[in-house]
Amino acid sequence: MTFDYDLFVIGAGSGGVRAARVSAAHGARVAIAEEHKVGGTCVIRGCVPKKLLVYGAHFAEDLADARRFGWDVPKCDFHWPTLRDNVLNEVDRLEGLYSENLERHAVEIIRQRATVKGANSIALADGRTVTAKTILIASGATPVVPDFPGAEHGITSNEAFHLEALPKRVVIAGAGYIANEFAGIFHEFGAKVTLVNRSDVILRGYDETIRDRLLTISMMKGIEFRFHASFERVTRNDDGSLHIEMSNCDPVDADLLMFAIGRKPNTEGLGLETAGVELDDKGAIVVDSDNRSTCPSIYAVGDVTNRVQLTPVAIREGQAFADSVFGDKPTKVDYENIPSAVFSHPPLAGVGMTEGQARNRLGTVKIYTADFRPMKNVLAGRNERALYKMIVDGQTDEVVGIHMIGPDAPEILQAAAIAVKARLRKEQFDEVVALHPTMAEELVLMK
Ligand SMILES: Cc1cc2nc3c(=O)[nH]c(=O)nc-3n(C[C@H](O)[C@H](O)[C@H](O)COP(=O)(O)OP(=O)(O)OC[C@H]3O[C@@H](n4cnc5c(N)ncnc54)[C@H](O)[C@@H]3O)c2cc1C
Ligand SMILES: NC(=O)c1ccc[n+]([C@@H]2O[C@H](COP(=O)([O-])OP(=O)(O)OC[C@H]3O[C@@H](n4cnc5c(N)ncnc54)[C@H](O)[C@@H]3O)[C@@H](O)[C@H]2O)c1
Repeated sequence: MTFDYDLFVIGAGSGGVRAARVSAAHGARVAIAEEHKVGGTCVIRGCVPKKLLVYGAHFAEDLADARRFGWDVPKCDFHWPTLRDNVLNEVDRLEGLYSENLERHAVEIIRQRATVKGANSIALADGRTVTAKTILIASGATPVVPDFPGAEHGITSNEAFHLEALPKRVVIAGAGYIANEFAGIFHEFGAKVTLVNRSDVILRGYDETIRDRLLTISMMKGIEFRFHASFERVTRNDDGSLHIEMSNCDPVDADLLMFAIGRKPNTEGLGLETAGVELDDKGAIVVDSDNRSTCPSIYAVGDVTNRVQLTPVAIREGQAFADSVFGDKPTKVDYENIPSAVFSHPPLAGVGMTEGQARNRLGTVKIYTADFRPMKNVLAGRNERALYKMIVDGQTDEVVGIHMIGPDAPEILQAAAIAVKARLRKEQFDEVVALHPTMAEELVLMK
Protein backbone atom coordinates (compact mmCIF):
# COMPACT_ATOMS: atom_id res chain seq x y z
CA MET A 1 0.00 0.00 0.00
CA THR A 2 1.32 3.49 -0.80
CA PHE A 3 0.78 6.48 1.45
CA ASP A 4 0.94 10.24 0.87
CA TYR A 5 3.55 10.54 3.66
CA ASP A 6 5.81 8.28 5.69
CA LEU A 7 4.98 10.37 8.76
CA PHE A 8 2.16 12.75 9.58
CA VAL A 9 2.62 14.75 12.80
CA ILE A 10 -0.35 16.43 14.50
CA GLY A 11 0.90 19.45 16.48
CA ALA A 12 3.96 21.63 15.82
CA GLY A 13 5.08 22.12 19.41
CA SER A 14 8.22 21.03 21.25
CA GLY A 15 7.75 17.30 20.65
CA GLY A 16 6.19 17.42 17.19
CA VAL A 17 8.71 19.81 15.65
CA ARG A 18 11.68 17.77 16.88
CA ALA A 19 10.14 14.49 15.71
CA ALA A 20 9.24 15.91 12.27
CA ARG A 21 12.60 17.53 11.66
CA VAL A 22 14.70 14.53 12.73
CA SER A 23 12.48 12.01 10.91
CA ALA A 24 12.86 14.07 7.72
CA ALA A 25 16.62 14.19 8.25
CA HIS A 26 16.51 10.37 8.46
CA GLY A 27 14.92 10.38 4.99
CA ALA A 28 11.19 10.20 5.78
CA ARG A 29 8.57 12.16 3.79
CA VAL A 30 7.00 14.23 6.56
CA ALA A 31 4.03 16.58 6.97
CA ILE A 32 3.14 18.44 10.17
CA ALA A 33 -0.25 20.03 10.93
CA GLU A 34 -0.59 23.03 13.25
CA GLU A 35 -3.91 24.71 14.01
CA HIS A 36 -2.45 27.70 15.90
CA LYS A 37 1.19 28.73 15.56
CA VAL A 38 4.33 26.74 14.79
CA GLY A 39 6.37 26.43 18.00
CA GLY A 40 3.57 25.23 20.26
CA THR A 41 2.92 26.09 23.88
CA CYS A 42 6.53 26.58 24.98
CA VAL A 43 7.49 29.07 22.30
CA ILE A 44 4.14 30.79 21.73
CA ARG A 45 2.45 30.92 25.17
CA GLY A 46 4.59 29.08 27.67
CA CYS A 47 8.24 28.88 28.71
CA VAL A 48 9.63 31.56 26.38
CA PRO A 49 7.21 34.49 26.79
CA LYS A 50 6.82 33.55 30.48
CA LYS A 51 10.58 33.75 31.07
CA LEU A 52 10.76 37.09 29.26
CA LEU A 53 8.03 38.42 31.58
CA VAL A 54 9.97 37.04 34.56
CA TYR A 55 13.04 38.98 33.39
CA GLY A 56 10.91 42.10 32.90
CA ALA A 57 9.37 41.73 36.35
CA HIS A 58 12.71 41.26 38.08
CA PHE A 59 13.79 44.77 37.11
CA ALA A 60 11.41 46.02 39.83
CA GLU A 61 13.74 44.52 42.47
CA ASP A 62 16.94 45.32 40.59
CA LEU A 63 16.00 49.00 40.24
CA ALA A 64 15.14 49.23 43.93
CA ASP A 65 18.34 47.42 44.98
CA ALA A 66 20.49 49.55 42.65
CA ARG A 67 20.11 52.55 44.99
CA ARG A 68 21.95 50.67 47.74
CA PHE A 69 24.76 50.09 45.24
CA GLY A 70 25.16 53.82 44.69
CA TRP A 71 22.99 54.34 41.64
CA ASP A 72 20.79 57.38 41.56
CA VAL A 73 17.65 55.76 40.21
CA PRO A 74 14.86 58.25 39.54
CA LYS A 75 11.27 57.21 40.08
CA CYS A 76 10.71 54.57 37.41
CA ASP A 77 7.42 53.79 35.72
CA PHE A 78 6.63 50.49 34.14
CA HIS A 79 4.92 50.48 30.75
CA TRP A 80 3.19 47.11 30.21
CA PRO A 81 2.31 47.56 26.49
CA THR A 82 6.02 48.03 25.68
CA LEU A 83 7.05 44.78 27.36
CA ARG A 84 3.99 42.90 26.06
CA ASP A 85 4.56 43.98 22.45
CA ASN A 86 8.31 43.34 22.57
CA VAL A 87 7.68 39.85 23.94
CA LEU A 88 5.01 39.11 21.32
CA ASN A 89 7.36 40.35 18.56
CA GLU A 90 10.06 38.01 19.85
CA VAL A 91 7.55 35.15 19.82
CA ASP A 92 6.70 35.99 16.17
CA ARG A 93 10.40 36.00 15.32
CA LEU A 94 10.85 32.57 16.90
CA GLU A 95 7.77 31.22 15.13
CA GLY A 96 9.38 32.28 11.84
CA LEU A 97 12.63 30.52 12.75
CA TYR A 98 10.81 27.29 13.69
CA SER A 99 8.87 27.33 10.40
CA GLU A 100 12.04 28.00 8.38
CA ASN A 101 13.84 25.19 10.14
CA LEU A 102 11.08 22.71 9.28
CA GLU A 103 10.96 23.87 5.66
CA ARG A 104 14.76 23.63 5.39
CA HIS A 105 14.38 19.95 6.32
CA ALA A 106 11.68 19.51 3.64
CA VAL A 107 8.89 19.05 6.19
CA GLU A 108 5.55 20.16 4.70
CA ILE A 109 3.74 22.48 7.11
CA ILE A 110 -0.04 22.22 6.93
CA ARG A 111 -1.46 25.20 8.80
CA GLN A 112 -4.81 23.86 9.89
CA ARG A 113 -6.46 21.44 12.31
CA ALA A 114 -5.95 17.74 11.64
CA THR A 115 -7.80 14.78 13.13
CA VAL A 116 -7.37 11.04 12.94
CA LYS A 117 -9.71 9.15 10.60
CA GLY A 118 -8.37 5.63 10.98
CA ALA A 119 -5.04 3.89 11.55
CA ASN A 120 -3.42 5.57 8.51
CA SER A 121 -5.79 8.41 7.57
CA ILE A 122 -5.92 12.03 8.61
CA ALA A 123 -8.80 14.45 8.01
CA LEU A 124 -7.80 18.08 7.43
CA ALA A 125 -10.04 21.02 8.34
CA ASP A 126 -10.22 22.06 4.65
CA GLY A 127 -12.01 18.79 3.86
CA ARG A 128 -9.09 16.84 2.41
CA THR A 129 -8.08 13.38 3.62
CA VAL A 130 -4.41 12.35 3.51
CA THR A 131 -2.71 9.07 4.38
CA ALA A 132 0.48 8.23 6.24
CA LYS A 133 2.31 5.03 7.15
CA THR A 134 2.88 6.40 10.64
CA ILE A 135 0.97 9.07 12.57
CA LEU A 136 2.48 10.93 15.53
CA ILE A 137 0.14 12.74 17.92
CA ALA A 138 1.95 15.67 19.55
CA SER A 139 -1.08 17.84 20.25
CA GLY A 140 0.01 18.96 23.72
CA ALA A 141 -2.30 20.00 26.54
CA THR A 142 -4.71 22.78 27.28
CA PRO A 143 -5.47 24.74 30.48
CA VAL A 144 -8.20 23.29 32.68
CA VAL A 145 -11.06 25.74 33.38
CA PRO A 146 -13.21 24.77 36.36
CA ASP A 147 -16.97 24.59 36.08
CA PHE A 148 -18.83 27.02 38.40
CA PRO A 149 -21.17 29.98 37.82
CA GLY A 150 -19.21 32.90 36.38
CA ALA A 151 -16.08 30.88 35.49
CA GLU A 152 -16.25 32.45 32.01
CA HIS A 153 -14.98 35.73 33.56
CA GLY A 154 -11.60 34.10 34.22
CA ILE A 155 -8.64 33.79 31.87
CA THR A 156 -5.85 31.21 31.58
CA SER A 157 -2.13 31.58 30.91
CA ASN A 158 -2.99 31.58 27.17
CA GLU A 159 -4.56 35.05 27.47
CA ALA A 160 -2.16 36.42 30.11
CA PHE A 161 0.42 37.35 27.48
CA HIS A 162 -2.05 39.57 25.60
CA LEU A 163 -3.62 41.69 28.37
CA GLU A 164 -4.72 45.16 27.26
CA ALA A 165 -3.75 46.68 30.59
CA LEU A 166 -2.10 45.49 33.78
CA PRO A 167 -4.65 44.57 36.45
CA LYS A 168 -4.28 46.19 39.88
CA ARG A 169 -5.72 43.19 41.76
CA VAL A 170 -5.21 39.62 40.56
CA VAL A 171 -6.66 36.39 41.90
CA ILE A 172 -4.92 33.24 40.70
CA ALA A 173 -6.53 29.82 41.13
CA GLY A 174 -4.04 27.04 41.87
CA ALA A 175 -0.65 26.90 43.57
CA GLY A 176 1.44 25.00 41.06
CA TYR A 177 4.02 26.10 38.50
CA ILE A 178 1.96 28.63 36.58
CA ALA A 179 0.25 30.11 39.66
CA ASN A 180 3.54 30.77 41.47
CA GLU A 181 5.33 32.07 38.39
CA PHE A 182 2.55 34.50 37.48
CA ALA A 183 2.08 35.50 41.13
CA GLY A 184 5.70 36.69 41.05
CA ILE A 185 5.28 38.42 37.68
CA PHE A 186 2.10 40.34 38.58
CA HIS A 187 3.38 41.18 42.07
CA GLU A 188 6.63 42.66 40.75
CA PHE A 189 4.59 44.75 38.30
CA GLY A 190 2.79 46.23 41.30
CA ALA A 191 -0.46 44.24 41.43
CA LYS A 192 -2.04 42.93 44.61
CA VAL A 193 -1.94 39.16 44.13
CA THR A 194 -4.02 36.50 45.92
CA LEU A 195 -3.46 32.79 45.29
CA VAL A 196 -6.45 30.57 45.98
CA ASN A 197 -5.84 26.85 46.42
CA ARG A 198 -8.05 23.94 47.36
CA SER A 199 -5.37 22.39 49.60
CA ASP A 200 -2.61 24.01 51.67
CA VAL A 201 0.17 22.53 49.57
CA ILE A 202 1.99 24.66 47.03
CA LEU A 203 4.10 23.09 44.27
CA ARG A 204 3.36 19.49 45.13
CA GLY A 205 6.34 17.29 44.25
CA TYR A 206 9.03 19.78 45.26
CA ASP A 207 10.97 19.42 48.52
CA GLU A 208 8.89 20.59 51.45
CA THR A 209 11.48 22.87 53.06
CA ILE A 210 12.13 24.63 49.76
CA ARG A 211 8.39 25.09 49.12
CA ASP A 212 7.96 26.47 52.64
CA ARG A 213 10.72 28.99 51.99
CA LEU A 214 8.98 30.21 48.83
CA LEU A 215 5.71 30.50 50.74
CA THR A 216 7.38 32.52 53.52
CA ILE A 217 9.16 34.86 51.10
CA SER A 218 6.04 35.29 48.95
CA MET A 219 3.97 36.20 52.01
CA MET A 220 6.70 38.58 53.22
CA LYS A 221 6.53 40.35 49.85
CA GLY A 222 2.77 40.77 50.24
CA ILE A 223 1.38 37.95 48.08
CA GLU A 224 -1.70 36.55 49.82
CA PHE A 225 -2.68 32.89 50.01
CA ARG A 226 -6.15 31.46 50.62
CA PHE A 227 -5.91 27.74 51.34
CA HIS A 228 -8.64 25.08 51.48
CA ALA A 229 -10.82 27.33 49.37
CA SER A 230 -12.81 26.51 46.27
CA PHE A 231 -14.62 28.84 43.90
CA GLU A 232 -18.38 29.17 44.25
CA ARG A 233 -19.42 32.10 42.06
CA VAL A 234 -17.93 35.03 40.15
CA THR A 235 -20.00 38.06 39.17
CA ARG A 236 -19.12 41.37 37.56
CA ASN A 237 -19.34 44.57 39.68
CA ASP A 238 -20.76 47.78 38.20
CA ASP A 239 -17.22 49.15 37.72
CA GLY A 240 -16.29 46.10 35.62
CA SER A 241 -14.22 44.40 38.31
CA LEU A 242 -14.94 40.86 39.51
CA HIS A 243 -16.56 39.76 42.73
CA ILE A 244 -15.18 36.33 43.60
CA GLU A 245 -16.95 34.15 46.14
CA MET A 246 -15.23 31.12 47.62
CA SER A 247 -15.90 28.50 50.23
CA ASN A 248 -13.98 28.90 53.49
CA CYS A 249 -12.99 32.55 53.05
CA ASP A 250 -14.35 36.03 52.51
CA PRO A 251 -15.14 37.16 48.96
CA VAL A 252 -12.43 39.03 47.07
CA ASP A 253 -12.82 41.79 44.48
CA ALA A 254 -10.28 41.68 41.67
CA ASP A 255 -9.59 43.05 38.20
CA LEU A 256 -8.33 39.73 36.87
CA LEU A 257 -9.03 36.09 37.67
CA MET A 258 -6.60 33.58 36.22
CA PHE A 259 -6.98 29.80 36.31
CA ALA A 260 -3.75 27.82 36.74
CA ILE A 261 -5.12 24.52 37.96
CA GLY A 262 -3.36 22.15 35.59
CA ARG A 263 -3.40 21.27 31.90
CA LYS A 264 -5.36 18.44 30.29
CA PRO A 265 -4.19 16.42 27.28
CA ASN A 266 -5.51 17.66 23.91
CA THR A 267 -7.35 14.54 22.77
CA GLU A 268 -10.95 15.77 22.58
CA GLY A 269 -12.44 15.53 19.10
CA LEU A 270 -9.19 14.13 17.70
CA GLY A 271 -10.88 11.04 16.24
CA LEU A 272 -8.64 8.65 18.13
CA GLU A 273 -11.51 6.21 18.66
CA THR A 274 -11.55 5.61 14.87
CA ALA A 275 -8.16 3.92 15.21
CA GLY A 276 -8.65 2.17 18.55
CA VAL A 277 -6.22 4.47 20.42
CA GLU A 278 -6.70 3.96 24.15
CA LEU A 279 -6.91 6.94 26.51
CA ASP A 280 -6.44 6.91 30.29
CA ASP A 281 -8.92 8.37 32.79
CA LYS A 282 -7.42 11.86 32.31
CA GLY A 283 -7.83 11.67 28.53
CA ALA A 284 -4.09 11.11 27.93
CA ILE A 285 -2.92 8.77 25.17
CA VAL A 286 -1.62 5.53 26.65
CA VAL A 287 1.79 4.70 25.15
CA ASP A 288 4.48 2.11 25.77
CA SER A 289 8.15 2.92 26.40
CA ASP A 290 8.59 3.31 22.59
CA ASN A 291 5.87 6.02 22.53
CA ARG A 292 3.58 3.64 20.61
CA SER A 293 -0.17 3.78 21.29
CA THR A 294 -2.56 0.82 21.27
CA CYS A 295 -2.86 1.33 17.48
CA PRO A 296 0.46 0.06 16.02
CA SER A 297 0.75 2.83 13.37
CA ILE A 298 0.03 5.67 15.81
CA TYR A 299 2.56 7.08 18.28
CA ALA A 300 2.32 9.97 20.75
CA VAL A 301 4.85 12.21 22.53
CA GLY A 302 4.80 15.18 24.90
CA ASP A 303 2.03 16.61 27.07
CA VAL A 304 -0.70 14.64 25.26
CA THR A 305 0.69 11.54 26.99
CA ASN A 306 0.68 13.29 30.41
CA ARG A 307 3.96 11.78 31.57
CA VAL A 308 6.17 14.76 32.45
CA GLN A 309 4.76 18.08 31.17
CA LEU A 310 8.08 19.77 30.40
CA THR A 311 9.50 20.95 27.09
CA PRO A 312 12.88 19.17 27.28
CA VAL A 313 11.03 15.91 27.96
CA ALA A 314 8.70 16.38 24.95
CA ILE A 315 11.79 17.12 22.82
CA ARG A 316 13.56 13.97 24.04
CA GLU A 317 10.48 11.87 23.34
CA GLY A 318 10.21 13.37 19.83
CA GLN A 319 13.89 12.65 19.18
CA ALA A 320 13.63 9.08 20.54
CA PHE A 321 10.58 8.43 18.35
CA ALA A 322 12.32 9.71 15.19
CA ASP A 323 15.56 7.82 15.86
CA SER A 324 13.72 4.60 16.69
CA VAL A 325 11.16 4.60 13.87
CA PHE A 326 13.07 6.28 11.02
CA GLY A 327 16.74 6.32 12.11
CA ASP A 328 17.27 2.62 12.74
CA LYS A 329 18.54 3.57 16.20
CA PRO A 330 16.14 2.28 18.90
CA THR A 331 16.16 4.81 21.74
CA LYS A 332 14.20 5.04 24.98
CA VAL A 333 13.86 8.17 27.11
CA ASP A 334 15.41 7.97 30.56
CA TYR A 335 13.03 9.61 33.05
CA GLU A 336 15.39 9.35 36.06
CA ASN A 337 16.63 12.57 37.61
CA ILE A 338 14.91 15.11 35.38
CA PRO A 339 15.75 18.58 36.71
CA SER A 340 12.97 21.15 36.91
CA ALA A 341 12.51 24.71 38.08
CA VAL A 342 9.84 27.20 39.02
CA PHE A 343 10.61 30.72 37.82
CA SER A 344 9.04 32.36 40.83
CA HIS A 345 10.53 35.37 42.67
CA PRO A 346 12.96 34.04 43.86
CA PRO A 347 13.15 30.96 41.64
CA LEU A 348 13.48 27.41 42.94
CA ALA A 349 14.81 24.26 41.30
CA GLY A 350 15.35 20.61 42.09
CA VAL A 351 16.65 17.31 40.81
CA GLY A 352 16.35 13.78 42.18
CA MET A 353 14.67 12.67 45.38
CA THR A 354 13.20 15.10 47.86
CA GLU A 355 13.97 14.53 51.54
CA GLY A 356 10.54 12.91 52.00
CA GLN A 357 11.00 10.54 49.05
CA ALA A 358 14.51 9.58 50.17
CA ARG A 359 13.34 8.82 53.71
CA ASN A 360 10.61 6.56 52.31
CA ARG A 361 12.81 4.77 49.79
CA LEU A 362 16.28 4.54 51.33
CA GLY A 363 17.51 3.00 54.58
CA THR A 364 19.47 5.90 55.97
CA VAL A 365 19.55 9.41 54.62
CA LYS A 366 21.91 12.29 55.34
CA ILE A 367 20.65 15.83 54.78
CA TYR A 368 22.98 18.79 54.27
CA THR A 369 21.67 22.34 54.08
CA ALA A 370 23.03 25.81 53.48
CA ASP A 371 20.69 28.55 54.64
CA PHE A 372 22.23 31.90 53.82
CA ARG A 373 21.55 35.47 52.77
CA PRO A 374 23.20 36.01 49.35
CA MET A 375 25.87 38.73 49.47
CA LYS A 376 23.92 40.87 47.01
CA ASN A 377 20.79 40.70 49.17
CA VAL A 378 22.78 41.71 52.27
CA LEU A 379 24.07 44.94 50.73
CA ALA A 380 20.69 45.62 49.15
CA GLY A 381 19.06 45.29 52.56
CA ARG A 382 16.81 42.62 51.10
CA ASN A 383 15.79 40.19 53.80
CA GLU A 384 15.54 37.13 51.57
CA ARG A 385 17.47 34.01 52.47
CA ALA A 386 18.50 31.34 49.98
CA LEU A 387 18.28 27.67 50.93
CA TYR A 388 20.19 24.78 49.37
CA LYS A 389 19.57 21.20 50.37
CA MET A 390 21.49 18.06 49.47
CA ILE A 391 20.05 14.59 50.02
CA VAL A 392 22.65 11.83 50.42
CA ASP A 393 22.17 8.06 50.60
CA GLY A 394 23.60 7.19 54.05
CA GLN A 395 24.83 3.80 52.89
CA THR A 396 26.51 4.65 49.57
CA ASP A 397 27.32 8.38 50.10
CA GLU A 398 25.65 8.98 46.72
CA VAL A 399 24.01 12.40 46.24
CA VAL A 400 20.44 11.44 45.32
CA GLY A 401 18.85 14.89 45.29
CA ILE A 402 19.64 18.60 45.25
CA HIS A 403 17.00 21.25 45.85
CA MET A 404 17.44 24.98 46.06
CA ILE A 405 15.72 28.33 46.23
CA GLY A 406 17.49 31.63 45.71
CA PRO A 407 18.77 33.94 42.97
CA ASP A 408 19.74 32.03 39.81
CA ALA A 409 18.79 28.67 41.38
CA PRO A 410 17.71 27.15 38.00
CA GLU A 411 21.02 28.17 36.37
CA ILE A 412 23.03 26.63 39.22
CA LEU A 413 20.91 23.51 39.45
CA GLN A 414 21.31 22.63 35.75
CA ALA A 415 25.05 22.12 36.36
CA ALA A 416 24.52 20.34 39.69
CA ALA A 417 22.05 17.97 37.99
CA ILE A 418 24.95 16.53 35.94
CA ALA A 419 26.58 15.38 39.17
CA VAL A 420 23.35 13.82 40.47
CA LYS A 421 22.72 12.09 37.15
CA ALA A 422 26.33 10.82 37.20
CA ARG A 423 25.62 9.44 40.71
CA LEU A 424 28.54 11.29 42.27
CA ARG A 425 29.17 10.86 45.99
CA LYS A 426 29.12 13.62 48.60
CA GLU A 427 32.86 13.05 49.11
CA GLN A 428 33.45 13.99 45.44
CA PHE A 429 31.56 17.26 45.91
CA ASP A 430 33.78 17.96 48.96
CA GLU A 431 36.93 17.39 46.89
CA VAL A 432 36.07 20.33 44.63
CA VAL A 433 37.64 23.65 45.61
CA ALA A 434 35.06 26.38 46.13
CA LEU A 435 34.74 29.14 43.55
CA HIS A 436 34.60 32.25 45.72
CA PRO A 437 32.61 34.40 46.13
CA THR A 438 29.59 32.72 44.55
CA MET A 439 26.32 31.31 45.83
CA ALA A 440 26.98 27.99 44.08
CA GLU A 441 30.09 27.41 46.22
CA GLU A 442 27.71 26.35 48.99
CA LEU A 443 27.30 23.09 47.06
CA VAL A 444 30.88 22.05 47.83
CA LEU A 445 31.00 23.52 51.34
CA MET A 446 28.04 21.76 52.97
CA LYS A 447 29.02 20.16 56.26
C1 LIG B 1 2.55 29.22 30.93
C2 LIG B 1 3.42 28.00 30.72
C3 LIG B 1 4.75 28.04 31.07
C4 LIG B 1 5.55 26.93 30.87
N1 LIG B 1 6.86 27.02 31.25
C5 LIG B 1 7.66 25.96 31.08
C6 LIG B 1 9.04 26.05 31.41
O1 LIG B 1 9.52 27.09 31.91
N2 LIG B 1 9.82 24.97 31.19
C7 LIG B 1 9.32 23.81 30.66
O2 LIG B 1 10.08 22.85 30.46
N3 LIG B 1 8.01 23.69 30.32
C8 LIG B 1 7.17 24.74 30.52
N4 LIG B 1 5.86 24.64 30.16
C9 LIG B 1 5.36 23.35 29.62
C10 LIG B 1 5.72 23.19 28.13
O3 LIG B 1 5.26 24.33 27.41
C11 LIG B 1 5.07 21.93 27.57
O4 LIG B 1 5.46 20.83 28.36
C12 LIG B 1 5.52 21.66 26.12
O5 LIG B 1 5.19 22.74 25.28
C13 LIG B 1 4.86 20.37 25.60
O6 LIG B 1 5.19 20.18 24.26
P1 LIG B 1 4.24 19.32 23.29
O7 LIG B 1 4.99 19.16 22.02
O8 LIG B 1 3.78 18.11 23.99
O9 LIG B 1 2.95 20.21 23.08
P2 LIG B 1 2.76 21.74 22.67
O10 LIG B 1 4.01 22.51 22.73
O11 LIG B 1 1.60 22.21 23.46
O12 LIG B 1 2.34 21.66 21.13
C14 LIG B 1 1.14 21.10 20.71
C15 LIG B 1 0.71 21.82 19.44
O13 LIG B 1 -0.31 21.07 18.80
C16 LIG B 1 -1.25 21.94 18.21
N5 LIG B 1 -2.47 21.16 18.02
C17 LIG B 1 -3.24 20.57 18.96
N6 LIG B 1 -4.22 19.85 18.39
C18 LIG B 1 -4.08 19.99 17.04
C19 LIG B 1 -4.78 19.49 15.92
N7 LIG B 1 -5.83 18.68 16.06
N8 LIG B 1 -4.37 19.85 14.68
C20 LIG B 1 -3.31 20.66 14.51
N9 LIG B 1 -2.60 21.15 15.54
C21 LIG B 1 -2.96 20.83 16.80
C22 LIG B 1 -1.36 23.06 19.25
O14 LIG B 1 -1.87 24.25 18.65
C23 LIG B 1 0.10 23.20 19.69
O15 LIG B 1 0.80 24.15 18.92
C24 LIG B 1 5.02 25.73 30.32
C25 LIG B 1 3.67 25.70 29.95
C26 LIG B 1 2.88 26.80 30.15
C27 LIG B 1 1.43 26.75 29.76
N1 LIG C 1 8.80 26.14 35.01
C1 LIG C 1 8.22 25.12 34.39
O1 LIG C 1 8.86 24.15 34.04
C2 LIG C 1 6.76 25.16 34.10
C3 LIG C 1 6.06 26.35 34.19
C4 LIG C 1 4.70 26.35 33.93
C5 LIG C 1 4.06 25.16 33.59
N2 LIG C 1 4.77 24.02 33.51
C6 LIG C 1 4.08 22.73 33.20
O2 LIG C 1 2.72 22.96 32.94
C7 LIG C 1 1.93 22.17 33.82
C8 LIG C 1 0.67 22.90 34.17
O3 LIG C 1 0.94 23.95 35.09
P1 LIG C 1 -0.12 24.34 36.20
O4 LIG C 1 0.53 25.33 37.12
O5 LIG C 1 -1.41 24.68 35.56
O6 LIG C 1 -0.39 22.95 36.95
P2 LIG C 1 0.23 22.29 38.27
O7 LIG C 1 -0.09 20.86 38.17
O8 LIG C 1 1.63 22.69 38.50
O9 LIG C 1 -0.62 22.95 39.45
C9 LIG C 1 -2.00 22.84 39.52
C10 LIG C 1 -2.49 23.49 40.81
O10 LIG C 1 -3.91 23.63 40.76
C11 LIG C 1 -4.51 23.09 41.92
N3 LIG C 1 -5.81 22.56 41.48
C12 LIG C 1 -6.03 21.50 40.69
N4 LIG C 1 -7.34 21.35 40.43
C13 LIG C 1 -7.96 22.39 41.06
C14 LIG C 1 -9.32 22.81 41.14
N5 LIG C 1 -10.31 22.14 40.54
N6 LIG C 1 -9.59 23.93 41.87
C15 LIG C 1 -8.59 24.62 42.46
N7 LIG C 1 -7.28 24.27 42.40
C16 LIG C 1 -6.98 23.16 41.72
C17 LIG C 1 -3.52 22.06 42.40
O11 LIG C 1 -3.69 21.85 43.78
C18 LIG C 1 -2.18 22.71 42.06
O12 LIG C 1 -1.80 23.61 43.06
C19 LIG C 1 2.82 21.85 35.01
O13 LIG C 1 2.47 20.63 35.61
C20 LIG C 1 4.19 21.84 34.42
O14 LIG C 1 4.55 20.52 34.04
C21 LIG C 1 6.10 23.99 33.78
